Amino acid sequence: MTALDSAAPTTTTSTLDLAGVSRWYGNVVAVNDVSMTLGPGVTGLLGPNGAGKTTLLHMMAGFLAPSRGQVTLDGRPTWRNPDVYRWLGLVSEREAVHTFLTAYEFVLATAKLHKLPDPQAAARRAVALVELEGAQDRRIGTYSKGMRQRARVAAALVHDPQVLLLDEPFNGMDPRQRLHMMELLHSLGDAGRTILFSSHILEEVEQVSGTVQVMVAGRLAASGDFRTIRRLMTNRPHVFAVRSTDDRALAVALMAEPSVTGVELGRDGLTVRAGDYGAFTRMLPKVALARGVRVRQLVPEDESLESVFSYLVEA
Ligand SMILES: Nc1ncnc2c1ncn2[C@@H]1O[C@H](COP(=O)(O)OP(=O)(O)OP(=O)(O)O)[C@@H](O)[C@H]1O
Repeated sequence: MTALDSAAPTTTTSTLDLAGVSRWYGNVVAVNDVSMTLGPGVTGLLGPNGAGKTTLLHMMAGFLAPSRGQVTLDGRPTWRNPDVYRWLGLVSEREAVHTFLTAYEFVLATAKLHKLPDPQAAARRAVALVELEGAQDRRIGTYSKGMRQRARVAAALVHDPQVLLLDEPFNGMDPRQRLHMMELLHSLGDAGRTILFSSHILEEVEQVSGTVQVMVAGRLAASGDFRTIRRLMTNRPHVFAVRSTDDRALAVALMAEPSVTGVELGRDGLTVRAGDYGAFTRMLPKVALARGVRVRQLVPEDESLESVFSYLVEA
């Protein structure tokens, strides 16, 4: 039996289960009645800043008590259960690393904390997994942000956990580092591990995982296949601010268009609601031209991530 085998759980794959989990800080409800089940493979936890992603990850990892509900890993509660740390790794968003240590020393220290039977071998293996061997004997203080992040991932993986949770792992990474981290998460997921990473960037989640859990204002707003969620997001109504040489005439013309669901005439121009983004932007110049009106400005008003997310909550 190798050092890593002895740290491995009895099951080959792990399931993390949340049942009606809430967490509040005083009057602030950070997580509100969230239920989900996470199995092997990579899942993205998507949501705008302040949605409650970090709070949720910390409860999953057993670092924070739910105010209500329960988080279980293969049927065992994660809160107040030190055994869980053998099967789970967390890479948190803001975490100081000892910059005077080398990556190898840092990962080795974690291996020793886990009381692994052969900490040196486990540390070497984890460092290799994140491809930091070439720099493993350099102080972390000399690393780029992406390399530091990889050193932290190596430390979280040193005991070969079945579950890996990562809070905004792509923050501050350049495109090459991003790609490398994505490949690493993919390969861990393909190997049957349960991987959950949080992000507030839609495209990031799209590139890494097919399964997504969307959080908005503490609640689970949508969950499932990425394509379904993408469709929900693109089919939502769009709001445009339009200015033209004759807003009143344009308003009348637009009202007759089937893709337009509403037009408001204001002092600063028109506010137009349309169901299909592409169809509306293609149709507008044609309709204007037919009336001899020139469009001076066309600005989508609701393209912020927050508005996309709030649409999902209302859906
Ligand atoms: N220790 C705390 N005390 C009081 N309020 C907190 C605490 N931690 C988080 N909150 C609040 O709970 C809500 C959710 O925060 P959380 O950090 O979990 O969200 P997030 O989705 O991870 O956002 P971010 O990516 O910005 O960290 C926020 O309103 C936040 O201000």
